[in-house]
Amino acid sequence: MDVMNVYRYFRWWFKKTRIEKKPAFIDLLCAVPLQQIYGCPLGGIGGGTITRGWRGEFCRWQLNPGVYHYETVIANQFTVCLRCKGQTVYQQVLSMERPSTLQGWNWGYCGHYAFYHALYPRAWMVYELPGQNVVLTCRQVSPVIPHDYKDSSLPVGVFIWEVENGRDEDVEVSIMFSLQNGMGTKEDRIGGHWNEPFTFERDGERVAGVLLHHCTPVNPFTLAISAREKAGTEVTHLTSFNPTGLGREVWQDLLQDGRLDSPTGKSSLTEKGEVTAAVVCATCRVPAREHRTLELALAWDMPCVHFGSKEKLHFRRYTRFFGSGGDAAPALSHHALMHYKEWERKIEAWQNPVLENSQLPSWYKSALFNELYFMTDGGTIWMEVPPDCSAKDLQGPAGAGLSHLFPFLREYGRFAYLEGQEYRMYNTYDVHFYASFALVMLWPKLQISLQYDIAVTVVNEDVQLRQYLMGGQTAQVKLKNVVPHDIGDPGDEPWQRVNAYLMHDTADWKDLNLKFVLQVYRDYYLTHDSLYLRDMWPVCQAVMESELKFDTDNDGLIENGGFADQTYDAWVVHGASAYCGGLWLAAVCMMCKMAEVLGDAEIQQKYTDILSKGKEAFERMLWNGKYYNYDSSGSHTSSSIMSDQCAGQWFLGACGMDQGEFEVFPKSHILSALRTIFEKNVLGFAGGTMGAVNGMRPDGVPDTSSVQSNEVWIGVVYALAATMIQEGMVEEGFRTAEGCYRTVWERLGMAFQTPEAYREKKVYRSLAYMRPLSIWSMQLALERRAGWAPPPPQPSQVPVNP
Ligand SMILES: C[C@H](CCC(=O)O)[C@H]1CC[C@H]2[C@@H]3[C@H](O)C[C@@H]4C[C@H](O[C@@H]5O[C@H](CO)[C@@H](O)[C@H](O)[C@H]5O)CC[C@]4(C)[C@H]3CC[C@]12C
Repeated sequence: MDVMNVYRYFRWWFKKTRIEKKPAFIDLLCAVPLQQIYGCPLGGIGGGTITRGWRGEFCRWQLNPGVYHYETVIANQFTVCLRCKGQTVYQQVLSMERPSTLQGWNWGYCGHYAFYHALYPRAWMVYELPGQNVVLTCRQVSPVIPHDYKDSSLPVGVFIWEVENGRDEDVEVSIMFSLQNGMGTKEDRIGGHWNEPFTFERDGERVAGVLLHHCTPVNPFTLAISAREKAGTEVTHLTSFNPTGLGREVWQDLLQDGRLDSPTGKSSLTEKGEVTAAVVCATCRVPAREHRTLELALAWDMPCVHFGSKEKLHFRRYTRFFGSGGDAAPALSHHALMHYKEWERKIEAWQNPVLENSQLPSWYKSALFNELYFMTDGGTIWMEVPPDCSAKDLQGPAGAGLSHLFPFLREYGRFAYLEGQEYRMYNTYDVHFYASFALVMLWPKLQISLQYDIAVTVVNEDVQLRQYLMGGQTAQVKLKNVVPHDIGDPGDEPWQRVNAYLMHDTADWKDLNLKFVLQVYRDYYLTHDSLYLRDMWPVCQAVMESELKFDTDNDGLIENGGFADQTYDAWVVHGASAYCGGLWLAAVCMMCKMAEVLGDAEIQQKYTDILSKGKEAFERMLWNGKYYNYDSSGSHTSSSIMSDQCAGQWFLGACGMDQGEFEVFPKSHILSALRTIFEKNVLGFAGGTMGAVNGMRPDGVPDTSSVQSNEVWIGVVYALAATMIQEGMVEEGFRTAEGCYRTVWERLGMAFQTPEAYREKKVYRSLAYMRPLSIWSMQLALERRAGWAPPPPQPSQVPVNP
């Protein structure tokens, strides 16, 4: 370990956090403590998220874009009241907690009588009310619907309470939903917050509830709790109560008649130091041996947001449908309560083919859908292009010349998600490469929008100089014609200032440019969007030109630079390498294919020549008869077996470009490499129960030459499993991926916070990380095997070069 690197990081950290008093994009001194409590988050894409725990608590908040608060707000509860023959017989907070506040409430529900299931974007909580012969099931639904670009953006969640009355007498059931005004941060006490009751009626359907206006100087918002009024369901409320007191007034009010007082009028503004909360209650009669449903919702409206720099005001995607005036919470609540059935129908139509496939193991079904939580809970933002923004503004000072950028972004908005909740950089591109399968398969327009944003940054530059923390050299923030590492830090001004990552100068990274080219063709292959392909073509050529500089010996194969110059940013590579060399050849092959599709004969010839030279060099320098060596440096770890050595083949296979004229790597070599990885990195590591270690020595000992060679990266393992499935090693693929799922979701208790990495013992790194979304590439591989994947585009679909 180079002490200067460590020193530079700490010096930078001190200046940033202690002098400038800003958050560090990666805070190595304040890692988020592991809490094994999380369940399915609430909310659609890009409007903020509120995560509930599997015990029902409201415990992870991301309303300010990209900024997380890990705070269980104790006042946020569901409470049940049962009444028979005009008497309250049971009233209980549905929580196992016994907090020091709200002690006038009946806490301490026995967990033995509660069950939790999650299949993102839905979750079920079952409460068998002890001694009552009544079962409550709360189904939580968020609008996360593939190929939907409207409702999927809404900041809402719905709670559908199914009440089963097993008694021989009627029972009156009330579900009370209490919520604090705020996120449980110190801002809840700044004063000036207030609540008011509301009703909202449209098309003869009415919802009623309370609005909680949270009036912070930056990014103010309104929360809304509500329930649907319908025949036989009464909705009552309390506008405000003190969640830090005993809470007796709320408890007694409900206890009396199973309803709340429903005062009219607004609450007063909170004083400094004071916190306020509100309650809504839905009540219905459930006849003996029958069941009824109560429908409640939570919405939050933070339409316009500033990032940390406060330079620009951004409008969330949903403002396009619900306005940006800050008064949308009633309409959002109504929309959610009126549309959740339709959302569920769509969610079922999407999920059922997987769930009903008896050949797929249960763990895979859970992994596939539940890992998708990161699509919303990855600090995700989905913004409108501002109305006053011109086509020219969007292309950046250099003028990207992307003809469809403006109409596309206008139509679909701009999307970004963090590398991880602890690694606060948007759209970290070397990692998104893996996760992008989820985006392109489920919301392809968002993947294309993201790619347009990257393309703009490629042609633009940031000439400011800065010192990089690893290595210490000073260089420009962003060079022209290279893909950036990320599109910025939520603590600064994303899109405007890219490359928040200042560990290495990523202009010298070998994988970023290639990952752009690979995604462009993969996206075109899956979406058939020829306008996109045409727009991206010059950008692909530009980044490949930059990349060609890394072929220093002109053998058709790029060389790594002797530092950690790719996604494994602490694992040094010298000379030709299996990972970057493989990505390079795959990208060159895709350049040939794109040139063919676009009728660009000259470029096609250029890359065909490079490919034939490069293939030969790759085999000669790296193939050792069983697998591709880590690199060609001849160092003592050159012969390490890298689990990700077939990453190029992974992408080629996903695009149907792995055979015939497109065979880049000999089939027999790929199969042999995958078998070796399975034998050594999977079965030879932790008894085959933890996925694949990144680097294994041929003698069966993990490569400890770097911190990252000795780690398992969950997202890489899912990608490896997909590659195995593509190559017909289906059982091995599932066995490989299963190790990661069981380790993370079952053994380590890291549900809904899958980390980037873990080691065999004790160590994990970067909770709630982007890369594991790559599990969707397993699904693509399976769909292709089953013949469900979309057919490849026909060349005639693309207009030939004029
Ligand atoms: C300062 C230490 C010693 C350096 C030396 O030996 O000279 C560094 C050794 C290990 C580093 C940390 C480790 O690499 C993990 C983190 C990586 C992170 O960067 C992101 O991580 C992804 C890989 O997991 C990568 O694909 C993505 O592009 C990156 O944004 C940066 C922080 C690390 C904690 C890193 C910090 C420096 C070391 C401690």
